[in-house]
Amino acid sequence: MEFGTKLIHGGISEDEFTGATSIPIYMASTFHQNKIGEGKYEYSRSGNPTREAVEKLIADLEGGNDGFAFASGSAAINTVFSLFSAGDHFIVGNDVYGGTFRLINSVLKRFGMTFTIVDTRDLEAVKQAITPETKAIYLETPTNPLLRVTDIAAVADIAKQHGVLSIIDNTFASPYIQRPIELGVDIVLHSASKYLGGHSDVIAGLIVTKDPELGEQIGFLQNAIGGVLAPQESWLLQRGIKTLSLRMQAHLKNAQAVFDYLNKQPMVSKIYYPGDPENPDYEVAKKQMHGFGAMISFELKPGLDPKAFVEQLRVITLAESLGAIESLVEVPAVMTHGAIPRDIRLQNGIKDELIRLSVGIEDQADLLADLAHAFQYLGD
Ligand SMILES: Cc1ncc(COP(=O)(O)O)c(C=O)c1O
Ligand SMILES: N[C@@H](CCSC[C@H](N)C(=O)O)C(=O)O
Repeated sequence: MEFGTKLIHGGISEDEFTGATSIPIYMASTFHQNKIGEGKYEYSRSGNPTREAVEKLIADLEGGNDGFAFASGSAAINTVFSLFSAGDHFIVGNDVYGGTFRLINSVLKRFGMTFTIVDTRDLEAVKQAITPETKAIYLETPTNPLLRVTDIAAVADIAKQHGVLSIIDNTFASPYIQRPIELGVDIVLHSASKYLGGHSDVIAGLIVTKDPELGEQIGFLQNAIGGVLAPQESWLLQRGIKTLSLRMQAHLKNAQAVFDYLNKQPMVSKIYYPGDPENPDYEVAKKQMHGFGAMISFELKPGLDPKAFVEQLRVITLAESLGAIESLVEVPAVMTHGAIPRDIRLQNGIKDELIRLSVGIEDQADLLADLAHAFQYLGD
């Protein structure tokens, strides 16, 4: 089955009891057992048919065996780290979502885990950071918010050679653009609140594994910790996923047009976009991504106020989040990455003047006119 067909017919796409082509929202906390232990479901934290449908679908889309749905991307990340114990060491990419940094720094460190932060594009640095205690390499690609791209196959290879797990947050790409499991990665996760849901109406997280034993461990943790996705949200997520292909095609087209526009705009001093041929990560992006994504970050020339700029936009919505049908803009330093102490944020390249734009699927002309209007305001 091709990817676009899988979106619609993959996983469980039809209700086995009624034939309904939209999986019903099974609002049940528990299930009648004719005989003790008999029957497919027992209790909705342990398994729910609506959730199972979207779990099987994401496993299919990412080319894995097992999928797991959580109440948020953050709950999914926390569940992945719950595989490990005090004393374990991790290599983490130096440009990850601010909330992931917060989880690591303010929660997981308290449980005795240790972390080395590395620019994972530098494969030598990744190798050098491995210690006998290292259990996993964790990264985003493209990253939030600087859109850096790491060679996924190369990192998966290093992880295998050293007997550690590779874990990739695939939120910024979505499986339409890249499928890390096919490149040798052990665990893929998503904030499905973004491209997968796609409509800014659901908070959800997903994990996919290929190795059945690893899948069993995540399944155990999902039930034991209990941060599961509710039936209503599971349905919304599956409904959103069905149009991923169409949405991504529109996102990609608009993003290229916005990049071309920003590239010629004299008030912009720097653009971060994997599809920019001048970007140092361009070749790696071309190799492993089907399309360059629809996230663009940029800096304004010194003296121009990023807050004034984003507050002038009328079509593009000033809001945290990304990957939605509507274009979203934000200033990471004071919004999505505000949880990172300023010195560390600056050290990792996230300047106060950085603006992050999630290009939506509105008509291109309206997006470009909106940007032009905000630049004109700055120029006046
Ligand atoms: C790359 C990335 N991973 C994970 C998360 C966490 O996801 P959620 O908001 O669904 O908890 C976010 C944003 O919130 C994100 O941008
Ligand atoms: N205020 C929230 C931040 C949400 S950020 C959402 C998303 N990951 C993004 O990058 O836009 C918090 O403190 O968690």
